[in-house]
Amino acid sequence: MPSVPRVLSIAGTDPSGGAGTAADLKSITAAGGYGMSVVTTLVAQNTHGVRDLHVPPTDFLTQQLQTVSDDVTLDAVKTGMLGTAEIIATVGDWLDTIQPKIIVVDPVMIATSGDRLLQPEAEQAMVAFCRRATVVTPNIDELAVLTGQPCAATEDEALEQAARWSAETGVAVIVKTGHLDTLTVTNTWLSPDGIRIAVPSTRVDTTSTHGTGCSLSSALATRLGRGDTPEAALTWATGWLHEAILHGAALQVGSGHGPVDHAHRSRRLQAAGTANPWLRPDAVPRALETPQDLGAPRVPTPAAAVPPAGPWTTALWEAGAETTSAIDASDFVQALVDGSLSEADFTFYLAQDALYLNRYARSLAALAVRSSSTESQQFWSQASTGAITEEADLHRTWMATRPEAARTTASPVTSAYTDFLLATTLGEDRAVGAAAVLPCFWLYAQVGGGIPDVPADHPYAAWLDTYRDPGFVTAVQGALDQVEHELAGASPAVRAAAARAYLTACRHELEFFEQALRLEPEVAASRHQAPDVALAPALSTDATADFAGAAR
Ligand SMILES: Nc1ncnc2c1ncn2[C@@H]1O[C@H](COP(=O)(O)OP(=O)(O)OP(=O)(O)O)[C@@H](O)[C@H]1O
Ligand SMILES: Cc1ncc(CO)c(N)n1
Repeated sequence: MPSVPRVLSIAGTDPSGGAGTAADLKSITAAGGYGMSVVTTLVAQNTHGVRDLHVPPTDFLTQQLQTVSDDVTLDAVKTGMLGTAEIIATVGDWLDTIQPKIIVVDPVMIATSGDRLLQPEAEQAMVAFCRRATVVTPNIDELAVLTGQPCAATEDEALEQAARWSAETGVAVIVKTGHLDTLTVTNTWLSPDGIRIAVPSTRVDTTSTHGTGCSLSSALATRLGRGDTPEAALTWATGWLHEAILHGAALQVGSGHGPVDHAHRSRRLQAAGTANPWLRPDAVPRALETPQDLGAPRVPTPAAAVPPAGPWTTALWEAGAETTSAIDASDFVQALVDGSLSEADFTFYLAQDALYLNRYARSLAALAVRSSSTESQQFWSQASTGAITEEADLHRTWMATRPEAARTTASPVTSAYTDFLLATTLGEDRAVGAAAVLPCFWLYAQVGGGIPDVPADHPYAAWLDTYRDPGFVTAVQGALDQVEHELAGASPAVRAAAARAYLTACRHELEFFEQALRLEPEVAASRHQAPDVALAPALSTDATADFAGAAR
């Protein structure tokens, strides 16, 4: 287990839980830290704005700070709303005695709602206070106050302001473009020595942005406190916050600028880590006399991009609707289809998919070996060849320029899926094997056809085009014909086993897509380090060998 950094937030409160101390504690927890909280100001606020402020005596603030630091070693301190010049001086003096390794200062001045959280006469005190920081996280307006410049209208202007201030003060700055009207929101770490680390993320069209600044700086402080590099820390914090913003509206908290869902990532990971069986005991009866025996769909059935080939494949499509819809709704798939998926996540996915294709092609070859007609043998052998030639072409092209990412081994999710396919196609009745490989055809045509037109500048156009290609659609129809035929001729018990195999494979597909979003930070962080350092001792060259083998 990684060590848990002890992180103190010094900030104002938000009783509606989206910003201030509440956001800080939730963010520190989400980022893997132990959160502590010293309150500077009590704020009567909700998602609409601030109603009133109450500033407790400064003596009591000093007592809070000293009580914590007398007892606990602090790996990082994050400051938020300080409110008055007196509070700034008090916290400043305390920091000067404690000298924590990491100090992240969010120079809170004005809330998203437009309410003032720092007395105007305290602005210069805040500017001076920032010089103590390891890194400051101003928004565009706060950056202008900090640097004494007019508010930047573009990212370049903001970067220039920050670079000059950083060089002068020796303090790193995060330039956040959340407030600018840009399609991509970029957080850039600027070091005094001129190093820039830009971490882009896609803008979410939402009003749930209350407390985003507090959350980003707290998560950043936590990751730095745990020993992450600036790049790893900012990448983690930006990606985590993006997910929190994306799912904020679903919380239905308040009717103004709602909070982000700080816990979304941990809830998703918890759900992914469950040991619950994928299929309900009653999902498939013991025997299927007719397609109707699979039962009525439990959820609305999405329209199939490639229609079923007959009553059996229709029944399978309906039975798999829950998982097919979950794939459509998956953050990974949506980002892949709309092009906003990060290159690192796509590359991880594609490297795993290359390993997958190798074993999948062997499963298709197994079906060819076991087929009972020439036509069926031809179909499965051609499909097998297609998987390691045309389909894998895409992988070879993409991975050729990313050799360090290609040097990987199969993940647990990839292994579980390919082991299942090989075991089913080699060891079960042929109809069961055919049903098991069907989702790999059918669901890919579904995702590939996810948008009506692929824009020319779509970063993953080549991927989408592979699965929208008429040649691939013909292969999907072929697989559907095979499964329809196999099921029609199978015994009721074998049909039931085939339906279970199909539904299990659908779930493997969902897991396979989503696995990139489950990467442990250590792995995610290593993608940003020099490849020979991160990859040489720990990982084998299995995939490289596969790529070479597939190219022959
Ligand atoms: N609409 C959005 N879509 C995606 N990310 C966003 C969006 N709004 C904010 N963010 C993320 O949140 C971070 C902080 O946002 P912002 O720049 O608005 O900070 P702030 O003004 O200090 O926040 P606040 O005062 O609301 O706490 C951004 O750098 C970005 O990572
Ligand atoms: C207490 C507090 N700190 C920071 C912000 C900025 O969002 C807020 N709204 N409230």
